[in-house]
Amino acid sequence: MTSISMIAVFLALLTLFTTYFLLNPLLLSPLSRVPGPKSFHLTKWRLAYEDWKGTTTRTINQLHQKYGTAVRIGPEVVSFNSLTALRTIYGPGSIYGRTSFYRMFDAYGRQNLFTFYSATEHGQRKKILSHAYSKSIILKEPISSMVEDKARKYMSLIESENDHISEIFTTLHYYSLDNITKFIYGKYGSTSAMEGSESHRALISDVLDPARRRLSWFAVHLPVFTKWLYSQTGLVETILKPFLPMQKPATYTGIRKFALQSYQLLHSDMMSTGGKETSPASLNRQELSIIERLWPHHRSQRTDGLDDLEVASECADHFLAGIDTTSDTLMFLVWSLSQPRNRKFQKKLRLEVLGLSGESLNKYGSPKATASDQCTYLNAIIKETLRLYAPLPTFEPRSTSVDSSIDGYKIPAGTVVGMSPFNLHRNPDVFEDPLTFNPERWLDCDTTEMNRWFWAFSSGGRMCIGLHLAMAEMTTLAATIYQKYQTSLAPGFEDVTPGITARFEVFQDDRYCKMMEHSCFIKFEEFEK
Ligand code: HEM
Repeated sequence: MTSISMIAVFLALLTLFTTYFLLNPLLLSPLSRVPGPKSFHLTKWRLAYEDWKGTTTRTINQLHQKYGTAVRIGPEVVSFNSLTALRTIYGPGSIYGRTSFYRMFDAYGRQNLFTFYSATEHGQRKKILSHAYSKSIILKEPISSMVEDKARKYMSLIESENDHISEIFTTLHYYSLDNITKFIYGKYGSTSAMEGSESHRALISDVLDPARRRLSWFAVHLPVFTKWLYSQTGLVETILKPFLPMQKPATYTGIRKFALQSYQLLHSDMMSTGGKETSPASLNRQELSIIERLWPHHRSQRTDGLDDLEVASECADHFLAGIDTTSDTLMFLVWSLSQPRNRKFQKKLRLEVLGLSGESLNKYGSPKATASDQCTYLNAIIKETLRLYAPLPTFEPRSTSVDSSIDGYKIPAGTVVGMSPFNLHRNPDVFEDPLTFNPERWLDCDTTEMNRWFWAFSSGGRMCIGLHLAMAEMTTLAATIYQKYQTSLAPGFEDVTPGITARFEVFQDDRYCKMMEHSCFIKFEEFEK
């Protein structure tokens, strides 16, 4: 090749490189109109770096403060923070589906409600499940009694603790674990962690390892490599062992194994009874767990039905979704009320619970789930806890296969768009003094605007299906606790905020300097009778 043709090739390559990596993201892409720091516009690894440091959500929050309601946080990623964008992206009839990010929640190689992109597949699956999660079912027998029974067991657990000091991050995980397994699996997989089962208690160690965040980072940013890393066996596995982001068994392995065993128990039971056990004639439908309700949709019962692993995957995902979310929220609720400056809220809650009439109490004298649901002050406390400490506070990514427009910006097909409860819930124009825990803001005469911005359970067709179950677990336990106990921060924990894991990040109360991940020590003192 002559030197002239070499220069020509070099110039052509340089032009291509400049156009693709610089001109396109910075000037040519329709997204170049969306404000944001240039380093984020240029490469997806800039945002990946924030993920690696565990600072993404706070960084995006700062970018919104600087650039406004739309910020470009990647060459093909835009974060929004407005009600109009909320309606467009997540509202009824939205054309945006969940991105491939959610595929890491597939279980046993099968998709489920949480991981479907297409609205049709998602809608079909949701139709099967919605009724079982409706408020009218959750607040009726047998679910209402199940939740009350678990709240009573939680009280026994507290009573058995030395000096009534409990590390509530863990004990509340036992509470949510025992509730969700009974609800999803019934007789095929109910746990008894609160009663001391060591093997059931061990299930939560799956989610405690901080290395779980590193593994999420690898799974999202290097999915093929991560799959390869974890599929190796023999000598290669031994060589790779020290380099794994999280040592085996990796996150959710124990939970998914338990979930699969529960499915296998159901399957062999159904096969031995010819699949008839769930027919309405032989059983009261109200008594059925989610897995039993799914059985009539199994392939053995109808030709277009779900296969074994699809049923197992659906249940395993709900199982996972029902553990951290409820327990993390309850932990922040008790921790917030236990702070000296918030004692006044605790006192008012106690007055509300003590004011419940005799019919509102169950045979053990504790608040019924239906009565707890009606406690206005308690509901305000839960809402404020979810506002400040949403257990899923991060960006919820969506995309569509056609060109679209959001808040006046042209959004090319395939662009990832999204919003986060963390940002929505900290808007100072909507929430006065946003970082302060003040449940009474929800009791003001006009809460319409705040309610529009409240987004802990997401919205539209993909809104949390477990909302009513979570609310029943939270209202019943909080009412039961504060009917009997006053809570305070345990000695040594006065200046510490607990921290929870969500994806790659740890979330805590940012006003504190000291944080303990997955730990929260609370003293429970019985009120004088
Ligand atoms: C305080 C408790 C809870 C909160 C704050 C919460 C929040 C959320 C949020 C924000 C989403 C949407 C996430 C996204 O699109 O990225 C979601 C979806 C979901 N949640 Fe919850 N959740 C809670 C409890 C539960 C419980 C107890 C279950 C039990 C089964 C559950 C099951 C699900 C499922 C299956 C979905 C997917 C729904 C769909 O795509 O239609 N959640 N949840």
